[in-house]
Amino acid sequence: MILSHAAPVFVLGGARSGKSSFAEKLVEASGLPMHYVATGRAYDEEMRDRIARHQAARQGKGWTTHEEALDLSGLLRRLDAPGRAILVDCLTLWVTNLMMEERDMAAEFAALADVLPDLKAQLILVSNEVGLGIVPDNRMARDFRDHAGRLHQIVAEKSAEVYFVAAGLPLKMKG
Ligand SMILES: Nc1nc2c(ncn2[C@@H]2O[C@H](COP(=O)(O)OP(=O)(O)OP(=O)(O)O)[C@@H](O)[C@H]2O)c(=O)[nH]1
Repeated sequence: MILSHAAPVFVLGGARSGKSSFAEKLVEASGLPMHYVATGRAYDEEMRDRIARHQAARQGKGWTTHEEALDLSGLLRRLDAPGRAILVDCLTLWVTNLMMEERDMAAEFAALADVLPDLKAQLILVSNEVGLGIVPDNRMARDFRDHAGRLHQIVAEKSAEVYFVAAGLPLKMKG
């Protein structure tokens, strides 16, 4: 699949589903200048290792990396330009960061929903589908799952194409 229009592409999948590499390949095949927006924070050794592996995989391919844990909408507005590809990896880590800071989730999601139709850049948003298992037994995990599910519906509605990736295989759900 070659990116052909500016409306967002949304890539959902489980942990280690191959969603990030599918999204990166989409962007790399586009031939556009590539911007990677990382929402992850290196809060422990394991995450530092994961981030280092992702950075090594992007090394030398022409990516520019931006790290933003909270103000995703603001960063997208600042980075936006026609003829540029922006990959956001991933929305669920952004949700985690917002919850940790006790932000108003509905307001943050509304701000993102507002910015998406305005963007001139080709945007690819990656997120983790966390809602398929049994109901988590703690309140915070249930809230997280519900916030992620609500955000995914908002983003899918604003996206031109939506993919679900499982076992490295992308299934087109919209577009
Ligand atoms: N801070 C920061 N985070 C990064 C960078 N590169 C990648 N990440 C984060 O690493 C996260 C992905 O890590 P993984 O857990 O290994 O990937 P995954 O999404 O579970 O695996 P797949 O489904 O196979 O893509 C992304 O959500 C990014 O936010 C970077 O340069 N800086």
